[in-house]
Amino acid sequence: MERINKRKNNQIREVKITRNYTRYAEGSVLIEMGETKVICTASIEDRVPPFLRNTGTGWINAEYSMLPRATHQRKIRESSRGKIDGRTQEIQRLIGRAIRSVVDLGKIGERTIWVDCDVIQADGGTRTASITGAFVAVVDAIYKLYKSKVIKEIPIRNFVSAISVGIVNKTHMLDLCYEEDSNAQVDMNIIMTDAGEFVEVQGTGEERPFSKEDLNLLLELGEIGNKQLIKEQRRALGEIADEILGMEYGDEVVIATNNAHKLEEIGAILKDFDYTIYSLKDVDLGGIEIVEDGKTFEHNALIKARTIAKKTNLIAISDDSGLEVDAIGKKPGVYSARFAGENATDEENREKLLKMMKNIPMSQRSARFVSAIAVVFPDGKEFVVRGTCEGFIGFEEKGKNGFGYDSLFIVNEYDKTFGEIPSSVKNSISHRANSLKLMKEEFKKRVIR
Ligand SMILES: O=c1nc[nH]c2c1ncn2[C@H]1C[C@H](O)[C@@H](COP(=O)(O)OP(=O)(O)OP(=O)(O)O)O1
Ligand SMILES: [Mg+2]
Repeated sequence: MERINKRKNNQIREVKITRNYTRYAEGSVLIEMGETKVICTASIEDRVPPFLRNTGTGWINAEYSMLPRATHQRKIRESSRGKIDGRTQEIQRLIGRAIRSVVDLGKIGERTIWVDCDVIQADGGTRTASITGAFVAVVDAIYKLYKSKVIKEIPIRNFVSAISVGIVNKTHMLDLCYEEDSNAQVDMNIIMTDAGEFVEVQGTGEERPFSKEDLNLLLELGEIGNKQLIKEQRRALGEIADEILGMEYGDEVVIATNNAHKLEEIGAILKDFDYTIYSLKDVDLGGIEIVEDGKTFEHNALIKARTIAKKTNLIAISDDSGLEVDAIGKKPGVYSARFAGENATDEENREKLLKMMKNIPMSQRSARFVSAIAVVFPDGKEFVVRGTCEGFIGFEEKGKNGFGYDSLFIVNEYDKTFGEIPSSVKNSISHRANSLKLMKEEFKKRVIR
């Protein structure tokens, strides 16, 4: 059976989050989920309930209410009736718990944040919309405290949002509108964080019991919905969201090297890396020159990646590498590319090295390749790792594979030069293979996806 407005079963309604909707509250948000519209405000009060006095800890309290004509038929105001009903009571406690679950109350001082959720139009999912909107209002209110230096850090651990799911006519569906909700056999509200964890699940088999399979399907729908809602919250909060959760970096990286051989090797080694990889040819650099004047491989790698990240606004990955030959004081080291002079060719560099090593016996020809890989993110965060590969310098060039000093470098494991072994083997044992492996491990820890 078709859903109202031809919505897919795993599709949420159009979401609109408008910040600064009213003027006086520290946080004020209008959230629209389809035809459901809720105004959520967050107000800061400089005192706490008695049970928290002199503890240094703050509190968050929520109230929820519906305007008389938010519904099809006019509903009498609770204030006119003189008391709030059980449903309202339950909903405002739910909202309070949800918001408190992601805020470090110990870090807001002895303050109460009053969350007010007022439904101006109800078409199902008003409590979940209230939570999603209230969170954004609370972020705004807390951020104001932070910006005015009243608190030292932003005490928000995670984002939180909520969505309804249910079974209607035997169909599992996401984000029920009023009509669907009133025909639902099973009805559930799912509150989750940006980390994909659950804060609360309220599920009721109103017309029939439900199975574990049903539950799993509904949880999956809830996850889909909440992921999207948190995206919308992020979008609404812009840079404030980045400051709280860290920046989202997208799925594109640029390899910051002018060396086609390196690019090829890096591409091959990173073929299991789950990002779109660009080279410097794919991005517009407008003729910049990078001066590699660092004293270490790490420093030079950072210089290259920083420049390219800044220029492209993409994640930049660079390699600075070279050869350390023990008999000549770890030369050429960071000067490997310009060993025989500023614009030296690979051939000239090899020639110079062979000459210098002419009278050095086999036992003293140990050497290693070093590769430092730097990763710089568009927001300036960065890290650098190092990989090495041990071997020794031959008395003559051997093999045509590879580039640079490959035909002179006899790798211990194979007793052959990198010029003699296939690139697939080099790419599994080389300094670059080792550094990029470390890079991938470190990279995973840094990005939110
Ligand atoms: O696997 C390798 N096999 C042979 N030689 C190698 C290797 N890895 C680095 N090398 C040599 C080539 C160059 O003489 C120097 C790198 O200098 P380095 O500045 O990092 O690279 P580069 O100027 O060629 O390109 P870019 O700076 O744009 O990445 O070490
Ligand atoms: Mg270079």
